[in-house]
Amino acid sequence: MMQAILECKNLTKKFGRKTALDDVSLQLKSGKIYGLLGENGSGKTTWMKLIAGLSKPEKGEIFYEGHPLCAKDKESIAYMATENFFYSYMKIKDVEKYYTDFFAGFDRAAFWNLIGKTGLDGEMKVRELSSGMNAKLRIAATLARKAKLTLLDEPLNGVDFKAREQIVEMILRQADESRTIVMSTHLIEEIESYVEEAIFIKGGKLADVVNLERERMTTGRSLTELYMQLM
Ligand SMILES: Nc1ncnc2c1ncn2[C@@H]1O[C@H](COP(=O)(O)OP(=O)(O)OP(=O)(O)O)[C@@H](O)[C@H]1O
Repeated sequence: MMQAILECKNLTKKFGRKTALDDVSLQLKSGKIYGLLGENGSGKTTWMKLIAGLSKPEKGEIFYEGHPLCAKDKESIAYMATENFFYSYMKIKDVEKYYTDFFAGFDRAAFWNLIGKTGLDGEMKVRELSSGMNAKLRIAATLARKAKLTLLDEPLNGVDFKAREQIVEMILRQADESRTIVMSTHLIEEIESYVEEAIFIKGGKLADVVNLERERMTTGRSLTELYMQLM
């Protein structure tokens, strides 16, 4: 049996009277690519932020590599937020320096290699980037952390078709048996060919976790069909 890199048990997160995440329990296996799927407001970002240690649950537990999630684990868990998180006055080369200083194990060569593939260059300023260009920068910076667990919140959002292909290529090139990737997206059809497991969240509750290869072999259902049934 493959080792779980992460397990969450009965995770519940509330914002005032709103229960954003309701008793969610699941395991992530090492080396897999997961799609985190659900309608707007279903709790995907809330779940990612809990796993990244950026917010605390009202109830439940998170285990990372078998121990309760602690501050040190942030070194090997990379979270990419859906919106720009760089200072607008920074140049791309400043982003690299900031990440190098901030994250032990940040792979500068990998960063510049990824940036090179996107058509961006070190002298460009964050404020001058389009939203798609900013997405590429966020992906390059996040993937170059070489984290064991990478959480990408809507990495394909607002990005044109060719750039989405580039981003997916970057993600797949980084994926291996020692790295687990979770990405949320609404582009269900597009991720079908490379996502291995799909986590479905509906109204803050876990609806299902499905191994897509097994699903295709046993029921013949595509990811889109599954989504339509479960959501
Ligand atoms: N800081 C907050 N304060 C109050 N409510 C919040 C906050 N963050 C999220 N929520 C609520 O929690 C629920 C889950 O939100 P979340 O952002 O996790 O959804 P999501 O699945 O990521 O949505 P989307 O696909 O639109 O990005 C929503 O009802 C949202 O309104």
